[in-house]
Amino acid sequence: MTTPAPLPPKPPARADKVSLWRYLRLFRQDILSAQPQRLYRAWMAEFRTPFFRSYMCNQPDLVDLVLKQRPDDFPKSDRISEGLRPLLGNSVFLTNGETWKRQRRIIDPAFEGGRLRDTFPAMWAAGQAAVARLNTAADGKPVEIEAHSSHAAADVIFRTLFSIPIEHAVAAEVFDQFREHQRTQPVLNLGAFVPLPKWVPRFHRKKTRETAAVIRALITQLTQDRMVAIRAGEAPDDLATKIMTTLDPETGARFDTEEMVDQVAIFFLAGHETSASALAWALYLLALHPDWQEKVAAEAHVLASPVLPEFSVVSKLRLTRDVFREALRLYPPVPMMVRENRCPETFRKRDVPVGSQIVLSPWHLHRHERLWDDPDSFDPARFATENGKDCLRHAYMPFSAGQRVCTGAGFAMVEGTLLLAQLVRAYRFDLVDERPPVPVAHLTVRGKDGIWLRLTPRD
Ligand code: HEM
Repeated sequence: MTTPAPLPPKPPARADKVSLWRYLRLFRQDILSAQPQRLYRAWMAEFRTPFFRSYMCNQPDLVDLVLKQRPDDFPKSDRISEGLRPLLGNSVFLTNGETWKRQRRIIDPAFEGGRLRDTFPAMWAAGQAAVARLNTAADGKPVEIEAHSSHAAADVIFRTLFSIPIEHAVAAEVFDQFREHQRTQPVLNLGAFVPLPKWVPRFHRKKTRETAAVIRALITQLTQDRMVAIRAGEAPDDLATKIMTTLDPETGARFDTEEMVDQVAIFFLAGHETSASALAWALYLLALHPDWQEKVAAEAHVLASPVLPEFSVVSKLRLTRDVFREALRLYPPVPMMVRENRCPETFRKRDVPVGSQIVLSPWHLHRHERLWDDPDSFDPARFATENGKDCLRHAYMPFSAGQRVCTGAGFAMVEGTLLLAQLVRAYRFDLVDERPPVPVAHLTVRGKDGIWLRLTPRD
């Protein structure tokens, strides 16, 4: 008899009924384990408090309504900016309405399919650098892999955006300061999920504002230098140059330095934490399923050429892509998103008053027991089944959906697939049995005490 494959770790659920204060306390620790088990089966859940009402929507057509059919009626809540504004200013992640639309018109062309091909050499170089960095750690002793995936993802962002590696003095300083910033801000989106009245003390800290100022000063330096290079006709053809030279097709205006700094900050924050989390979980899942790891290693032989491969090589990494997709399903880096309704709504025969919190949860949707076959198990082959294909269309949104879909979705899929293949081609990844990861969500879904693996060279 064969033993069933182990299920990947899932956070414990809280008791069904708890007081508001207990909920807030649990929420501060981790938004995943603060939720009850029933949300994995519910189509909608209402949460009433004296201060606000929130509605988690898991029913695919409700999610569709909010994100795709009438997104302008469900803007991002201003409360999201509670903790983010000092760092992100007026970035595309926080804005709404006409400002947001103008920003997307300038940013989106830089991430279109054709441009992805241009960023490929920089991604490849970042992957090779990650393989080289891990060499000293590949001695069979436990390694905390999130720290490495974070380093690699930050390297990808700096190389593709500004054509500089993470070793560059300013890039390295931004990376360090970001880590410090996140340490001072334990629950980034608390304000967005739990809109407390004004008299409740906020969790803002002086240190958060200070690190945000340092990061913005560093990014301003990079942006100003680039502006000078663009004027001199000496700028490299990377994402920063593309974005800074794109005119809004409707107004003819460009980003000024300050608005560009806001966008660079969000590219770094949204593009590095998320990709790092997904890559670390994908490596963990492959350690848990050595059969899949061997398949990925075999597929990665297409990367064997000593010279830089063509961009088209990514399309040959289909199985690796499905592994990465499955990692994004089980551990969506952005586990929940919040919107606010502008108009009175009726959801599932219940009145939803104006200004309620509409919570969309990739975490619950991706593990929904009434939608997915065997939702908690790791099975990249599911995407070839009828259920998998159907759920990909209606119950899978690691990058959100609709007009506010992640700008970097295509970029992140290429990056994740490529780096996963490069790493697994070079090393074997094994579990550290004594240190199984416990998923928790702060800014992104991470291992509570990191994600520990043992690495050994394959050759
Ligand atoms: C695996 C990697 C990634 C995941 C899972 C991810 C996920 C998401 C999600 C769920 C959102 C929507 C958030 C919301 O509406 O509240 C988002 C927005 C965004 N992401 Fe990503 N992201 C990833 C990588 C990237 C990368 C690499 C970049 C850029 C280089 C990026 C840039 C952005 C930006 C600018 C937004 C704001 C879009 C808007 O509001 O119009 N992301 N991302």
